Amino acid sequence: MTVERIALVGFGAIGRAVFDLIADDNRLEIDQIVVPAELVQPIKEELAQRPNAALLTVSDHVSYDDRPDLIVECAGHSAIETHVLPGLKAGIPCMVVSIGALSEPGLPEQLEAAAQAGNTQVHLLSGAIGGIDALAAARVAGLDEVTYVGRKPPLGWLGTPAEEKLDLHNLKEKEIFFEGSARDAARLFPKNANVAATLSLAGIGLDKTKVKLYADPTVSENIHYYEAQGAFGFMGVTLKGKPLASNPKTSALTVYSVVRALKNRVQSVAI
Ligand SMILES: NC(=O)C1=CN([C@@H]2O[C@H](COP(=O)(O)OP(=O)(O)OC[C@H]3O[C@@H](n4cnc5c(N)ncnc54)[C@H](O)[C@@H]3O)[C@@H](O)[C@H]2O)C=CC1
Ligand SMILES: O=C([O-])CC(=O)C(=O)O
Repeated sequence: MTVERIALVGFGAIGRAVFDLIADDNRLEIDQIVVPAELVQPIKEELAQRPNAALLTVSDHVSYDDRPDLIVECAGHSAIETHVLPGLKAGIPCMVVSIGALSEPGLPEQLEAAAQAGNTQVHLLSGAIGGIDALAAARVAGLDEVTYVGRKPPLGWLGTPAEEKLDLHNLKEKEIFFEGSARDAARLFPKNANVAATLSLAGIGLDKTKVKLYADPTVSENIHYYEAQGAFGFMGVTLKGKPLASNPKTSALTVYSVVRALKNRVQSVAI
């Protein structure tokens, strides 16, 4: 049996849900949880209550003495620089969920260079969106156009510049607050830029991917729609993702995409 020893970076909405969902799979062993220094003690205390967490280390850095087989990032931009780049250079494969961070100029190239230096691979997870396999395959033959429309309940946009354009607490109908390139969407809405950045990386890049963002009081899901056209034909994908109760900005599918990727590393059949 293949056992993967995992360092999980980030223990927020996604990290906790992944931890719980793989707890009973003895092929997937989370040995290390990496969190910001100020959270080390509270998370140690929280985990001390759990029966399956006795051998786990909680720290603000990945331990290479107790070398993991895999680093899984579900934390944010800073974690890519602090934990993923060094992990890759040390030859440890990494999975990344904070794809929006890759809209920072130079970061995708740094990840590629670090993976090359360590002779390993960084796996950018599909997260809240689907059809990335088809989009990336379609790119092989050439894509002419990719357009993404993101629609969330108004409160899913709290804490973003949408607040300056719309009265999010009293919205009566669907309102658009952004139209532009995926690059500008990622700059203005960094915490909601994961889907736009994923589509751009799989498709025709941040500058050519067109984005529209809406707040919609009539919906309860995070609704992602995109269409792509090219030599392969046409595709249109709608994904209505239920948000996580612990973070309404995050669709639950993101958690399942991490679990799927982890299980694919240890199952005899990967799908
Ligand atoms: N690819 C996709 O489709 C999606 C990606 N995401 C991204 O996934 C990431 C996690 O999302 P959530 O769990 O919902 O957020 P969250 O805010 O609930 O949890 C993030 C956790 O990471 C921790 N953290 C931050 N910086 C860290 C560092 N340098 N080292 C270790 N831990 C650190 C924070 O303390 C926090 O507990 C975010 O970057 C988010 O933008 C979220 C939704 C969809
Ligand atoms: O639906 C989600 O989980 C996240 C999202 O919109 C994004 O970051 O693009």
